[in-house]
Amino acid sequence: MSSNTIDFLNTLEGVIRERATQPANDSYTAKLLAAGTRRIAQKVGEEGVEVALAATAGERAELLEETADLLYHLLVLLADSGVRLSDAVAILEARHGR
Ligand SMILES: N=c1c2ncn([C@@H]3O[C@H](COP(=O)(O)OP(=O)(O)OP(=O)(O)O)[C@@H](O)[C@H]3O)c2ncn1[C@@H]1O[C@H](COP(=O)(O)O)[C@@H](O)[C@H]1O
Repeated sequence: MSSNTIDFLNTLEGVIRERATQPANDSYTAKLLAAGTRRIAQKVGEEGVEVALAATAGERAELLEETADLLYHLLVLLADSGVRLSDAVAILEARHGR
């Protein structure tokens, strides 16, 4: 993963966390956060299934779109749960170093 990729995920995480504290009326993210953990978790599950289906069907463009949706919704779920992406990445780093 390039540092640009990590930087952008950090930026997106920051925007999502902002929507939790300063909700804007026209914001999908703010509406989803307001809907609560069950709804957000459901979206993550749906997007995960869509990623799996697109990969199985060999639909590359669809796989990329669904992966983007999954990453976004996962970041919303982490923000809702008060968990930082960097903490999950730290687990991957520790595994990598084993
Ligand atoms: N990256 C995203 C992003 N990816 C996907 N989505 C939304 O996620 C939804 C995808 O879910 P579905 O395909 O199931 O479509 P849907 O039927 O509209 O969704 P539901 O009604 O079922 O929740 C769409 O409405 C997309 O607009 C996103 N919404 C926001 N962002 C980013 O989040 C940040 C905050 O944006 P606001 O949400 O506008 O505040 C910005 O950086 C945005 O670019």
